[in-house]
Amino acid sequence: MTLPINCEPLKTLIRTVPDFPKPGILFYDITTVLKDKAGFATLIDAFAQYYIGKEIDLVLGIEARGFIFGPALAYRLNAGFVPVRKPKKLPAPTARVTYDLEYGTDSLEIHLDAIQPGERVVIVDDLLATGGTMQATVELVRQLGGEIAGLGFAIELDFLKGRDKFQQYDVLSLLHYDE
Ligand SMILES: O=P(O)(O)OC[C@H]1O[C@H](OP(=O)(O)OP(=O)(O)O)[C@H](O)[C@@H]1O
Ligand SMILES: Nc1ncnc2[nH]cnc12
Repeated sequence: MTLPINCEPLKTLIRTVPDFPKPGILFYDITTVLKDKAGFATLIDAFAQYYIGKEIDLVLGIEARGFIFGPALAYRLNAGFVPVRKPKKLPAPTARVTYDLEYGTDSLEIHLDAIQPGERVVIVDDLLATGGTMQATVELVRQLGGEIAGLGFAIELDFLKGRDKFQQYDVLSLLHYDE
C-alpha cells in the first residue's frame, strides 16, 4: 500500500493573519501555499491519492475557496465538478440552505439538476472551522439524493470541533491546527 502523502511541511507555507476578517479571528491564509508550485501540487496529489479508486462521480466545491481545489481534484479523478454557490449567483432553479459561520451567517445554493440520485459525491473546501458551511452543503446533497463518499479539507481547525458534526462521514483533512 502507498504511504499517505505527508502534507505537514506545507504548514511553513500557510500564512496566519490575526484579526481578519474580525477582531479575535486568526485567519489561515492559503494563498501563500497556492502560489508555491510544489505546495499546490502536493495538496492536490494528497486529495487525489485518497479518493482515486473510490468511484467518485462528482466533486463539489464550496464558494469561494472550494473552487480552487475542486476542479483540479475532479480532473484527477475523471469526475465532474459542481459549484456550490453563495445566493443568487446560479442561473437555473436551485436548492438553498442558510447556515452559521465562525464570523456570521450565510446561505449556499446548488442547481437542482446538478446531482442525479445515487451519484457518489466528494465535497471539498479549503478549511473546516465550525463545520457550518460543510453541514449546509451536506444538506443540499442530501436534498438532491446524492451519496456522500467523502468530505475533504486542506485545513482543519481541530479546536473548533467541526468534525463532530460529520461522525457518519469519511472526513479527510490534510493539515491540522490545534490553535
Ligand atoms: O467551518 P465553517 O465555520 O463553516 O467555516 C469554514 C468556511 O469559512 C470560509 O469561507 P467563507 O464563508 O469565509 O467564504 P469565502 O470562501 O467566500 O471567503 C472557508 O473557506 C470555509 O468555506
Ligand atoms: N480562521 C479561519 N481562517 C480561514 N478561513 C476560515 N473560515 C472560517 N474560519 C476561518
